Amino acid sequence: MIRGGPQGIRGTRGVSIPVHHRWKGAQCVRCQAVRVVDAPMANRFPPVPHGRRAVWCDFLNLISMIADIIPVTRARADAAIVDLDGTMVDTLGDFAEALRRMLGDLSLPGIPAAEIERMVGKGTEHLLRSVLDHVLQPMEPQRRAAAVEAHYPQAWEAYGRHYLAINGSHSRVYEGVAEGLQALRAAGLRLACVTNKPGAFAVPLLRAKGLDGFFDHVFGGDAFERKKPDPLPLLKACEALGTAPARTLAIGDSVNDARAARAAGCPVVLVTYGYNHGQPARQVDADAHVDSLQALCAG
Ligand SMILES: O=C(O)COP(=O)(O)O
Ligand SMILES: [Mg+2]
Repeated sequence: MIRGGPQGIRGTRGVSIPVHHRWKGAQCVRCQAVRVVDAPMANRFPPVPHGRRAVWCDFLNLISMIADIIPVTRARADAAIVDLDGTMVDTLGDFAEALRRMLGDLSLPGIPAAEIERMVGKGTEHLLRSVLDHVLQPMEPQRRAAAVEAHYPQAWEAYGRHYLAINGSHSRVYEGVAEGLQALRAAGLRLACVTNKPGAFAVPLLRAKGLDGFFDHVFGGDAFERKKPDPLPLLKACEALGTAPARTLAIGDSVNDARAARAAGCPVVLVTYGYNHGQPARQVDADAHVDSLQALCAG
């Protein structure tokens, strides 16, 4: 179990995820957890003889006051939406190899993996434009922007071909992922994978890594009109899962996941080990940060 707060989102069995509630009256605007402050505590107890009643009331008032300070109600999560690159699979090696081959085809210079890492997370179009912009650096900005667009169609075609050829062979599943997903499923949560990676890359990758069986739905970055950080993919995933966003936990590695989750109204947990455009994930606003998906398991 993750520690970090007295309150949390609790699955039907054994999964407890800390959430820092934002109370509006007695209800959390993020996850709809309810504070017990207004609970008619006295009604829960059998009638007591007159005379002893005052003692009971004092006692119950005290409990009620404590409950006000420490919200004790745990909301329930019905489902989780899990990001792919940087959250479940370390795919930096695949990106680097496909880009190395693509840049070779275009007779352009290479790019270090550390630079690529900063560019991952906003989908293939963004990645390719960022890489082309980087390798064409010697050009002055206006000519460079035009050169990026001129190279883009050939880059897209070559990259897609190479990525599919090497998909999964330079990547690995992060430690604790299978255990974390297993625990979420065992707790009765439905799971969807929502990634900015194209569906044609995401589906075979999940299969190759033995993760496909955990998911009821997989949505690639080309599944909807807009990608994360837009909330649309998360809202569509909630629709497919049949769950309310406030009861659907988003799990990701970057600011794109966190912003999409906030805008969709999903509670969000970020892993600390993925790709976040060169910035520590702990600096990103989220309900919790974990070092492993296994930390989502009850202890
Ligand atoms: O930009 C990508 O291709 C990676 O996307 P993801 O982190 O949403 O899986
Ligand atoms: Mg990611």
